[in-house]
Amino acid sequence: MDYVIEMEKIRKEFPGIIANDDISINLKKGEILALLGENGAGKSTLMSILFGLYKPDGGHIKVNGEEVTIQNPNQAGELGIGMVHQHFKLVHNFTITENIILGNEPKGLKIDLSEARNKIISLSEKYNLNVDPDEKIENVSVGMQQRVEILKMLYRDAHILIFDEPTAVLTPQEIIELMKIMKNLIDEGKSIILITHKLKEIKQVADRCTVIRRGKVIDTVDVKNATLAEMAEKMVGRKVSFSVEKGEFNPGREILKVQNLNVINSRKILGVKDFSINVRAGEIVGLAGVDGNGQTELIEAITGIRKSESGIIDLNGNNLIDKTIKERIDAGISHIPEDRHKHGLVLDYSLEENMVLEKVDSSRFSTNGFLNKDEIRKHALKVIEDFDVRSGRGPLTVTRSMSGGNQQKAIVGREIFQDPDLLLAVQPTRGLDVGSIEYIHKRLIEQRDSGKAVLLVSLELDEILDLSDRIVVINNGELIGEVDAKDTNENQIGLMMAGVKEGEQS
Ligand SMILES: Nc1ncnc2c1ncn2[C@@H]1O[C@H](COP(=O)(O)OP(=O)(O)OP(=O)(O)O)[C@@H](O)[C@H]1O
Repeated sequence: MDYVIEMEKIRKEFPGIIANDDISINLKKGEILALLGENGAGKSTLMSILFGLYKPDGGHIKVNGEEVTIQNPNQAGELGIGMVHQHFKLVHNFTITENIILGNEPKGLKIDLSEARNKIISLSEKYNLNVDPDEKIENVSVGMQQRVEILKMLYRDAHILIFDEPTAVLTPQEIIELMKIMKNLIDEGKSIILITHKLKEIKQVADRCTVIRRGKVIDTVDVKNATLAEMAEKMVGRKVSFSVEKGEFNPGREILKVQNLNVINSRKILGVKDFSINVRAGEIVGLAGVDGNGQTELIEAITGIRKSESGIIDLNGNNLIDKTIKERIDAGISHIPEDRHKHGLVLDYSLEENMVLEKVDSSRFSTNGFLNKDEIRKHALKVIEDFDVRSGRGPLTVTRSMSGGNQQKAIVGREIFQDPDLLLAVQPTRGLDVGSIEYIHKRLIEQRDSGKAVLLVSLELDEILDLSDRIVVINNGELIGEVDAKDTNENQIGLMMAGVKEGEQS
């Protein structure tokens, strides 16, 4: 068999956890192998070993049949292995060409920029990437930045490409494009390992799928013969429900009332324009929109992370527009942020410190300026248990070392445990496995049923349609329309997201 990669009995331990417990996987030439596993299953660790970022504690790696030791990413590169990480590693004020050649300059020689530029143009054409080599990274979309990362691998002649949850940051349109790009790469003789939680994507592009649970390989299946439900079940070890069950909603009083809000964005123009929205107790309002249409600025304005130019942000009858972030939290706002590293966690703090981040001065967690360590520990353990947050050292784990999905579950748990009146849930299930998504969805519905106001922002249309009672659509910073969730469908919302108002749809 023509294997380009064979990883045999790979073992990697971290304090308190065996991340890879004798894992064996192999990649055939010209195939897409999906790696599926719940949050913290050990997928990123395994790929970090293949890419030379971690040294395994045991096992062997063969590339094209030859046993190798991969000490660092440079060596991985020399063996033809490239990786697109979850968080891109690009310099924002450099051009695309400069970013691609960065770190690949020939030793002692001056780099020929125009030659590099030509090579980038021809690669971009060959793989249909549509990249402008002279544009600066700061001016291009997230989807385009990912293409630059792909080009970086191709420029270095990589033939084994690792994609770590590549679609988590993409819009639905960009996802369709990426799937096409992956097929092109395979047609040109590349081989791909794809880490993803999205079963539909696996079904769409992958040939085989290796399922990992708690550091061990459970099975490898031929994707064309496997159903989504079977793959999900192998992954979490139980049946998973794909549909969200929720009863009738009983909206109560108005909790959040935003009126005529204007907010300037980072490009110094109005990103939110004369925007009004309300959320009542006992309902989930879904805010739908193509990424970058003002939803980030709106949420930042409500939480106080970003200043508002004018308008009213009323919570329980009090205008919060001039209040600090902390005052807004104390007034009853919880926020599951879009960017968990920037606004969600202090990565060098322990999990327990992060679980009381916003409430550390409350009488429960401190007395006369001294921390109530027992209470903090008890609280952290409760969140960990309730939200099944998995990590090596429990409450003492440094959050930087946790898997992305487990970081996310910890934030969602912390915010729900704050018992807010208004829960702002922004991309609450980004990077989560299907089992965790099912759980978080149930908890959000529980919040609504217990009389909380929930504002859900998501790029996943399915999630908006499944969870929301009302759906509000934002386009170019403006309110395009509002519909009852039970009277609408993907098509109608899709058109509104593209800027077509309800009455203009025929
Ligand atoms: N540098 C590290 N130090 C300590 N523990 C680590 C480190 N890297 C990973 N771990 C632990 O190893 C386990 C596997 O993590 P890994 O990131 O490989 O999971 P994953 O399958 O990629 O999860 P996700 O889908 O959530 O990204 C987790 O429990 C994580 O906390």
